[in-house]
Amino acid sequence: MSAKYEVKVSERLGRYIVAAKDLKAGESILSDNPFILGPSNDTSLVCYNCYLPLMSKFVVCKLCTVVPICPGDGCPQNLPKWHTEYECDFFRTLKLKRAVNPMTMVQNVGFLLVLRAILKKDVDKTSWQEFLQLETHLNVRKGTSVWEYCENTYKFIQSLGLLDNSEDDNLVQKVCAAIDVNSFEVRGPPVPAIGCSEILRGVYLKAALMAHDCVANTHIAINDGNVLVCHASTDIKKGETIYYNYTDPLKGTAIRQQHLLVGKYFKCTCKRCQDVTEMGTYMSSALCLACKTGYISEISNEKWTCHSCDSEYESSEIRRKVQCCSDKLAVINKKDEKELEEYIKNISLVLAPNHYLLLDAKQRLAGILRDAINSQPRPTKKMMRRKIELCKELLPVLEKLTPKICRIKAITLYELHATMAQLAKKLFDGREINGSQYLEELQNAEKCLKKSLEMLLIEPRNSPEGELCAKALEDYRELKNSISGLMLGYTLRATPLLTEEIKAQFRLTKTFNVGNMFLK
Ligand SMILES: C[S@@+](CC[C@H](N)C(=O)[O-])C[C@H]1O[C@@H](n2cnc3c(N)ncnc32)[C@H](O)[C@@H]1O
Repeated sequence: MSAKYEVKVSERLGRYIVAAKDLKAGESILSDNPFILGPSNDTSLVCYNCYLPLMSKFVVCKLCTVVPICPGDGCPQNLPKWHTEYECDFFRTLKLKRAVNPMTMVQNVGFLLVLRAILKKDVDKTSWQEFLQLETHLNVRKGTSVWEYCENTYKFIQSLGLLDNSEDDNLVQKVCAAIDVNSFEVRGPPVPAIGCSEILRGVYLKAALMAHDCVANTHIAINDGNVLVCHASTDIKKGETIYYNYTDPLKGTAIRQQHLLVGKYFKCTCKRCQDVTEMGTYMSSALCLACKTGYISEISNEKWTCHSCDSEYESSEIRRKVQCCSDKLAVINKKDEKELEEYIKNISLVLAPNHYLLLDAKQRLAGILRDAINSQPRPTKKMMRRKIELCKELLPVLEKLTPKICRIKAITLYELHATMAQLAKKLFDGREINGSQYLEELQNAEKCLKKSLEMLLIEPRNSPEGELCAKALEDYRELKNSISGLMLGYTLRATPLLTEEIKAQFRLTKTFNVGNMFLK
């Protein structure tokens, strides 16, 4: 297979990758194993071997008698193991030489990633050198609070005797910075029966070279084996830069830029950041009090202007209003349907309909309604209609901000289809719609599910999204069979479609000409 990308260098981006040939939406670009993977600074105690959270109990590794690992039957077999032989040897020697107390490791789980990176310097010299070449912005970090924080990491690493005198003074600072600037968020393994998992950080040496754009042209997934796979989310022409979005596309420009400035040390100047309307979504805009129909956006540090009637407003006044809406969202009970509805009603009088705070509240509300619809024996039509409405409001925004393939869009379309089909059945069973209306509704649901599947099919099978894809394929089979049944005058199709047949259909029609999880 010829190379899909090549590495370039520019003054603005540093190293970055471009397409080495024309790439089609849905085509895989690269797959990457983690150079290092581990807990974030604020992760609670996890097993050093499999990264499952250690709720209250743990044992120490029998060989080195230092690192905390899963008690009972030990780590589940299917999970990748991270407490390697060389690490175990290192700790065993350390224990003999310095009598290290296992509690030291328990208390310093946040330093594990740095420790594991430094341990690589003697066992995987090539990757270690590649890691050291990653952008660090060390000069900008010097003297800041993050530098101070990393001094503690330095003291800890030094106390373990991992650094010899010939070592660069700033090595630990460099490692911490390379991790901060280049790591991806990785979902840790879910706790059996509970489902929750820790958020880990992983450095992927190939994927780290991707530059950022707030409207990316890639789709990234990390499977249960921690392998990162990157696909083109839109068609990419030979020579075009391959971009990944380092931030949340559903946040407004000010928040995204702040995140990039503080965490990645650059000011984003992409098309979306330069457009006050944010690709026509008005995601950071408020309602104009003068004309009552237009939206106002921040055109300079001092002024907000209405796109419709040109009325002007003081920035400080509008920023205060937006902050007030944001503060309210922070304090309401986001698991309560009524509180969310009330919040949406109130801030809709102040903010543009697609403002990111409204979208946030609507996503949460859709999540509550999904859970209620799925758990109640007789969910109401009102609930279903509201969930459909919320999904339909979210989709056009996603279409503008994340063209073609996008995980949130796939999940939203899946949720939309499920409720459309459920509502149609309820109405048909209650004789509120006739057979042909029922058929039409199911066909509309099928269109949504098909679009969702076209995106879900690139998700790795061994990931939660891959599991959703398997479920969606099964739903698609059932839906197609119901539609055929209805078309044949409610007689069952003689040979119902099988899942394999459906998969084959998707392989043939997979054109991808349509477009961290939708429901919060
Ligand atoms: C994950 S690294 C990417 C690899 C890096 N360019 C290198 O040479 O190692 C992130 C860094 O790349 C640069 N970068 C990425 N996207 C950028 C963008 N859109 N504008 C400016 N700098 C960008 C910034 O220096 C940022 O901190």
